[in-house]
Amino acid sequence: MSITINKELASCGGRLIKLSHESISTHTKMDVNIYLPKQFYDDTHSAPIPTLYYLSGLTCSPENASEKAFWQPQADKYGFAVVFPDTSPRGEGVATDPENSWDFGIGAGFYVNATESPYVKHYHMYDYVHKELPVVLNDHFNKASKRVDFTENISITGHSMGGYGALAGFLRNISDNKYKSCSAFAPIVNPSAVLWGEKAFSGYLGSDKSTWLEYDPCELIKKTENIKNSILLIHVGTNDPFLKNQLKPENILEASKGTSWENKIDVKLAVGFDHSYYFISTFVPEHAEFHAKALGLI
Ligand SMILES: N[C@@H](CCC(=O)N[C@@H](CS)C(=O)NCC(=O)O)C(=O)O
Repeated sequence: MSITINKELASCGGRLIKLSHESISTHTKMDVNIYLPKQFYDDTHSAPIPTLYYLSGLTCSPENASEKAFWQPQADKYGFAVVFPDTSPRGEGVATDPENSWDFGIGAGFYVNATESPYVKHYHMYDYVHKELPVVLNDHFNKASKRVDFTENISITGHSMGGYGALAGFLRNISDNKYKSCSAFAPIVNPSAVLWGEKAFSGYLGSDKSTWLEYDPCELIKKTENIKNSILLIHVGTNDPFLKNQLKPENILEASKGTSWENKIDVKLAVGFDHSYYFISTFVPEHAEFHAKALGLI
């Protein structure tokens, strides 16, 4: 599938590439932003550049985090690329929330493969993010001698709905060692048990709740062996308006009890912080260092 480069912007020491491509998972054109760090443009740097995938939250496009999370200086510091996928399919013929609310449908794909009509037609964000996109990027960017590793030495993070998407994607793929590390900012850790997740999962997956559990980090923790003794790094702000009703970080700690994840989930409550990019950007350096270690950069 061919990629169209829509814009290339100088940013910090590297470049932010805004591109789009036709997706076989969503049957739509998908927008993606990629930050290629300064090492990509340095002729003396020959090692493959690992990739961090950043999954955004409700209402976001690839733009929000590219503009406001401040990953770029961290990517330059350690030498990793950052991929910012979209949060849902968009465009003509893509079904959205019948109530036109911002927590379901366009901008709220919940990183699942929908099975229910009319969403089944386009909403295959799980396959898109974890299977199709890395290969599309690999095919496009690795024709030249400079190598960005989009498929093997990779890690994943995200915010809110995207934090849940990162945790679910990491846990579901742990036996293949797909992602070297996973972190999350204000994730919805237990989507089956909160209103955002109930609405999304019933719309995309239907009323059989056993299918919801296949994507729920609190359930996946119970049935997934922590084979590499991984740590999950999570930050949540104490002034996050969604903390008590939608995020519930305590649920993942409770779920981990008696499993190989017990004491391996590092939930840090950030006193006074909210849900915004002021919160995210404050803790991006800590998450960047965490992933850089796992990616073998430090
Ligand atoms: N639009 C919602 C808020 C949704 C929200 O906070 N979305 C988060 C992700 S869950 C976000 O990143 N929004 C975009 C932004 O802050 O740039 C509202 O008005 O209450």
